[in-house]
Amino acid sequence: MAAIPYLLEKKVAISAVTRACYLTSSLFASLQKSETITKSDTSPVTIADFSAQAAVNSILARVFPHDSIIGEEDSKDLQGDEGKVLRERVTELANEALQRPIIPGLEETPEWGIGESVKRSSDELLDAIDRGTAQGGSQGRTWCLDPIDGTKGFLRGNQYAVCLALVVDGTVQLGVIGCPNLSYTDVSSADITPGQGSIYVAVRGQGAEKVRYPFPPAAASAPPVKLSIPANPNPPFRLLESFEKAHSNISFGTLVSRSLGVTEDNQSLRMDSQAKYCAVAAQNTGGYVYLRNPVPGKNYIEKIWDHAAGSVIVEEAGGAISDSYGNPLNFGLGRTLGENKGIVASAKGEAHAKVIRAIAEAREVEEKMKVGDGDLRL
Ligand SMILES: Nc1ncnc2c1ncn2[C@@H]1O[C@H](COP(=O)(O)O)[C@@H](OP(=O)(O)O)[C@H]1O
Ligand SMILES: [Mg+2]
Ligand SMILES: [Mg+2]
Ligand SMILES: [Mg+2]
Repeated sequence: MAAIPYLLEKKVAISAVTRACYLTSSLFASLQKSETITKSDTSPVTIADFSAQAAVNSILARVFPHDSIIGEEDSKDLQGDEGKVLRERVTELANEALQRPIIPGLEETPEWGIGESVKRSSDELLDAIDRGTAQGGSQGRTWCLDPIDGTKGFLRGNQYAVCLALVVDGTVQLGVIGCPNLSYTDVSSADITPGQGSIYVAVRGQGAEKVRYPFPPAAASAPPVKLSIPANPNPPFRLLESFEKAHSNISFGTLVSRSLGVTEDNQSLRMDSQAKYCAVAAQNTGGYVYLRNPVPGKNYIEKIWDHAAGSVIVEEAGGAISDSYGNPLNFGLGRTLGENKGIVASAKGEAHAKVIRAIAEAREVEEKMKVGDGDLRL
């Protein structure tokens, strides 16, 4: 019998993401102010982000030593005397995540560098974090990690996600997203449901599925649920946008919503992180659309770790993803989606085409409505 493609990669990715989810979700309540720092681009990073990247990269480096890794974080802020306090905390937390006993139902093995007897030094863990500095490109195998996507959501106690993908020769082949706060049964709200999260998994050509997080005792006997976005030629559209106003353009989203005929009771769902991709994949209406930064002139260049895992999960659930002009996303350019402008993830076919047309219409309306400094009269 032919081997199932990416089976080992899938198991290892689920294990690594699950361990990072246990780390981040249990740390949240005790996180101190001094354990969050501000990066040079003014965005926050916490000891949870560093520890999760250290733990995930340690596992990947052990099982797939020849693969490269693109990870969001680096160890700069953990080096030297200044970084000593945070470094020691990160060492403790990453070791705890790696040392967690074998999780029933996940087919883990101690050969992956996990289990009670593992103990890594600070130097080893900082090296593991810095394995994430690969430049990527259109050739070879590159893991792509966002140890906490939606760090601002994590700090608010809202949605966040641990996101891991495998990109092979520029194509995303595997994606795993852990959403400790996203309801397993209902993705129509960003409200958190403590203790009832979800993990989403997709392998290209093999479909997308979700499992409960944390794993119930009977996990081994509870099969994953396959995801399939309903085909609906005329769905009740609803946009999913960033919770953070600085990460999206709410007034442009309003124009797109109007063009799609969105009604009062179907207003945008504002949610942090790649949990939005999971909601698109798990929706039951066919009308959920993740819309991100489609506005010309806004110069933010998307990072591949913010979209790689989510893209394959949506596609394998039967959806479509493109930039805001309908062009395919290019994950083979390096650490960014430098050629693409904005992102649309939705049901495929006519629904996706309608959104791309609505964005084009919204651009025309915006041009006509522009006043002074670019504000819109809505
Ligand atoms: N000005 C900006 N515009 C768009 N995205 C931004 C941004 N500043 C930061 N981001 C990205 O938005 C991600 C969060 O997405 P969302 O807004 O959907 O929750 C952040 O991921 P991290 O939290 O991993 O840093 C970061 O990469
Ligand atoms: Mg960040
Ligand atoms: Mg991110
Ligand atoms: Mg992040």
